[in-house]
Order: sequence, then structure tokens, then C-alpha cells
Amino acid sequence: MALITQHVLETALADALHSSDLLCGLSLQPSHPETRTGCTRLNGGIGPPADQPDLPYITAIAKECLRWRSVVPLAVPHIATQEDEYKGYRIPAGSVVIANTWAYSRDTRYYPDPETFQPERFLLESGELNPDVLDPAEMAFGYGRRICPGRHFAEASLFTIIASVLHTFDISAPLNKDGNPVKLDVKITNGVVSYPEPFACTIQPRSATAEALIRANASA
Ligand code: HEM
Repeated sequence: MALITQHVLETALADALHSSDLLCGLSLQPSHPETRTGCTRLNGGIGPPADQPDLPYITAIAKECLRWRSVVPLAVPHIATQEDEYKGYRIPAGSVVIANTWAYSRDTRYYPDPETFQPERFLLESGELNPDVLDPAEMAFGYGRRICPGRHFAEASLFTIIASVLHTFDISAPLNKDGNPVKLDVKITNGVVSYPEPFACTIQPRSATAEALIRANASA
């Protein structure tokens, strides 16, 4: 199942980057010139997908993914090139400084009930993004002048993959022998880069149209 998922995600990303077919129909709103045909465009390059302003919930899911399970939980160690001070603590030149991104993402001042996956935490009641909630991208990609240069590409990819997968697939917990959904227990790996361990889930096309779209793109 994990292999299928990976293949589907890779296919979705590759297709989204090279054609806009997989995302057709995500937004038909005429307010964005790029979507007049009913197909999402990536604005001709790396950047936020054109449909993003119309899909705040997808953006909220992407933010919650970055927060809930940090990909690089302790960032990458940096070294202080000169002596510094932080909240009264002297940091001698040459010190290794490790930013605890995991702890930031669990700070209840910004993220109440942090262990719960809850994209709504980034939204206002109106459904728009709440600009007052700390954006996890501020920490997920590291800090300072060595901050991840791929962050904009990564965020655009996350949005595109999540939108494409949700547009075409129903993903649900597997059923036990009594036909009831199994409670998922998502375990993540330890290490500099952290990722989910394989887990069972059911992935099905949302409709016959969705299945045709998936097959057309998978064989391209
Ligand atoms: C969700 C996806 C990603 C996450 C969470 C992530 C996170 C990070 C983090 C935490 C660092 C260390 C920054 C620091 O030293 O403070 C980093 C560095 C880096 N990332 Fe990413 N990254 C992601 C995707 C990408 C992508 C898509 C690319 C390239 C296309 C990329 C290229 C790099 C490179 C080259 C560095 C080293 C930068 C340097 O040391 O000067 N990353 N990333």
C-alpha cells in the first residue's frame, strides 16, 4: 500500500508539474485568469499554484502536515560564528546551536491540543486562513541564512499533491474483520529526517471520472 501511495504521489507531482490535467476542475472561479479554462496552472514556474487562494482548507492541511509531524524535528545544527546572548544566556563563539523545531510545533500558546491533527486551527470561522496563527513553515524549513532553499518549491508541491490526491481519491482506515474501521496509529521514524512508518489504509478512486483521470495520467 505504501508503494502504491508513493507511486501515486510521484505521478501526481510529476503530472502537476508538467501538465495541469490532474488538477482540472479544482477551481472554476473566474477571478484568477489562470483558471479561466477550469484547469489549475502553476503560474508558469515555481510558486503558489493559481488555485491556492480559493482552497484555504488545502493550504491549512499542508500547514498542519508541516507542524504535526516535523520532517526535520531538530532542524540542522548551526554554529555561532561569534559570541551572542539569548535571554541572558551567553553563547560562546563556536557553540553548536540546535533549534528544537519539534518543541516549537507543540507550543500550546500557538497550537492548542498540539497532538491532534487539526487543519482548522489555521482557519477563521469564515473558512479563510487566519493570519494570526504562527505559520509552521517559519520553522519547518530551518533558520537563518542556511534556511532551506527548496521551501517554496516544497510548499507548492505539498499543496499540489494534497489537492490532487483529495480531488481523485478517497482515503480511509482499513476495516477489521467485523467491518469496522481500524484506528490508525501513525508512528514516525527517529533521525535527522523523520517520516511515517508504513501503515495500512484504503485508497480508492472517488468516482469513475476520477479513476479515468488517474489512469490517463499514470500511463502518460
Ligand atoms: C517539506 C519539505 C522540506 C523540508 C521540511 C525541508 C527542511 C529543511 C531544513 C530544516 C533544512 C536545514 C536548514 C537550516 O540549516 O537551518 C533544509 C536545508 C536544505 N534543503 Fe530543504 N526541506 C524540504 C524540501 C526541500 C526541497 C524540495 C529542496 C530542493 C529542491 C531542498 C533543498 C535543501 C537544501 C539544498 C538545503 C541545504 C541548505 C544549506 O545548507 O545552505 N529542501 N531543508
